[in-house]
Amino acid sequence: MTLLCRVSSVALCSLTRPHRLQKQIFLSAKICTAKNEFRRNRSTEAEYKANQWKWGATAAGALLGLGSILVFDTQKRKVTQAESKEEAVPSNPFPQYTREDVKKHTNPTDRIWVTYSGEVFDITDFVELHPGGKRILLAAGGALEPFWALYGVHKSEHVMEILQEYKVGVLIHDDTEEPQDLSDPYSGDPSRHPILKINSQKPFNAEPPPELLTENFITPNELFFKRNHLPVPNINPDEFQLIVDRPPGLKQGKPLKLSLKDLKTKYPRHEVTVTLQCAGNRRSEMNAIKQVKGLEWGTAAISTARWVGVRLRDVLLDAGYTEDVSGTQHVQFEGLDQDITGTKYGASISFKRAMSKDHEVLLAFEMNGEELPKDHGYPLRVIVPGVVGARNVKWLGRIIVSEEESLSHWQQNDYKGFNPNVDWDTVDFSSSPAIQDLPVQSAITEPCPGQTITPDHDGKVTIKGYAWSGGGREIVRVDVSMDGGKTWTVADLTGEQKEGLKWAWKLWSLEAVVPIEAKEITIICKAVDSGYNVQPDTVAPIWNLRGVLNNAWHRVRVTVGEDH
Ligand code: HEM
Repeated sequence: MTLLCRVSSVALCSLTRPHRLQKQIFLSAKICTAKNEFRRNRSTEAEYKANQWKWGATAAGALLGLGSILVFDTQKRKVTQAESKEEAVPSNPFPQYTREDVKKHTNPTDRIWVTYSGEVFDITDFVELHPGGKRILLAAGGALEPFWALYGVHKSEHVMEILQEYKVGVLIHDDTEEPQDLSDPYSGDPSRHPILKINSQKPFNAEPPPELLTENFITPNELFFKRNHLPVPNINPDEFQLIVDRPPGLKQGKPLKLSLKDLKTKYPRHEVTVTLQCAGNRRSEMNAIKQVKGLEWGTAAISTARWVGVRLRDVLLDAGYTEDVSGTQHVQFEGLDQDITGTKYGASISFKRAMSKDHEVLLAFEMNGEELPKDHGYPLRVIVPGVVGARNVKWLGRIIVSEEESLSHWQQNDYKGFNPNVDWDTVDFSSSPAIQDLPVQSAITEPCPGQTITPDHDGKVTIKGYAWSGGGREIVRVDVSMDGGKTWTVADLTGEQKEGLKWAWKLWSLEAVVPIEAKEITIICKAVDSGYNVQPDTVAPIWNLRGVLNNAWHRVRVTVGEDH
């Protein structure tokens, strides 16, 4: 009966959008047919016979639906969506689940569950019917939202109607209300999407599948790489205060204290689209040369978002600092995340950068149109465009202007580059500057290493990737080689048009010719930025003991399908 209802309701909805009618009936019929096919394969002969009447009813329902459209259409009778929704309201409330409960359902044996807008759906029986194919399984055990942000085709009523058929529960309002294990400082960490590849659970560090990065210029929040150094702090937004130290002698040394409301109302709002990259992005390629210390990042410790907040310079001016940037001063950021000894995360940038209008350093409270997610610094973080992720301090609690850089371990000892021959016995951390601007970078996201590629009838395949450079330098070219670096073709770039310095990546793609009769090929990409900086061709000469700053040419070895 549910199928019958769906066919009818899809048909009824089509009344308001006659141009979609054909498509919806086709899809509905396709889904019904495929669903029956699917059931037939799984059921016994007896079940099949017992179910036959249902499929008959479905077919009748489809005809009925079509009939009603024609009748209704000629009579111009208005059927509101509200009416059809009313019929679907369940009499019993649905059971409640946590996100962790949902995560347990990722395969047909345990059933495949997903969430959307606070509701839980068992989509096991829909997987085979999905017009977009097996890709639907990327969402298994997690939220649909980030994928539907990438594939806009789902923003339609008929998709919602299909989804509602599979509803099995609702999400418990806020997972953080669950009791926390006081012996585990990470027990208050938020729930994360199961699609992320976890490089460490505590602290949480994870990256999305690289191929999802190039599906959209903006990375959905759930898929944005997560780089935490400590447990995620639980901050009450009503009690939150940003402490900004004042210049010596001003207001008896009393700091400027700003609530979230102050920050949102006292200063002009500013929006900036920024790509953030972890210094350890592509570290695993350094490990292949010689073991380094650090998390095994692949190529996806990089993502892009639209950040909204206020300019750091406006806050510093309000605290009493002036435009005079001639001294060698630094602006230190202290996070509210801390270890068991009470040591807080910290980092710093130059005062000159902080005060520069062109550099657009932001105190951000929104990410891609939503308030900052917990993993990304809720309620306030720093965004330093063009600069290594580590200086973009999350859960910002305090700002200090000082003669010296932040004394934190992450400024003084971590995130520094060294000569390839420096090892843990000889390293002198004070001999290298802290990384700020990152070098030019690019990577291939499609195809994946080891994949078998199948060229089309022109002998071509689509190659995709990203390219970005630090310091506001724009990517001006990406070269792709299909023969291990002997010949190169320029890829097509897409990005955002913006005046001034460039903070966001360019996505690139190329319909590339696969060398004739090749069985295995190495695809390579390399980018050029507006300073004509290029990437080094191999990893070995830039290897360093912490495995940071790997921007060598990116190579992907693939097998060519037999038909070629
Ligand atoms: C239960 C969840 C889902 C439902 C009910 C659903 C439903 C649909 C429907 C009805 C269409 C056809 C839309 C049209 O042409 O008007 C579609 C297309 C598509 N879906 Fe989904 N979808 C779901 C989840 C996903 C997920 C998680 C992904 C990706 C990770 C995805 C990727 C796609 C793609 C790429 C297409 C376009 C296929 C094409 O045009 O060739 N879908 N989906």
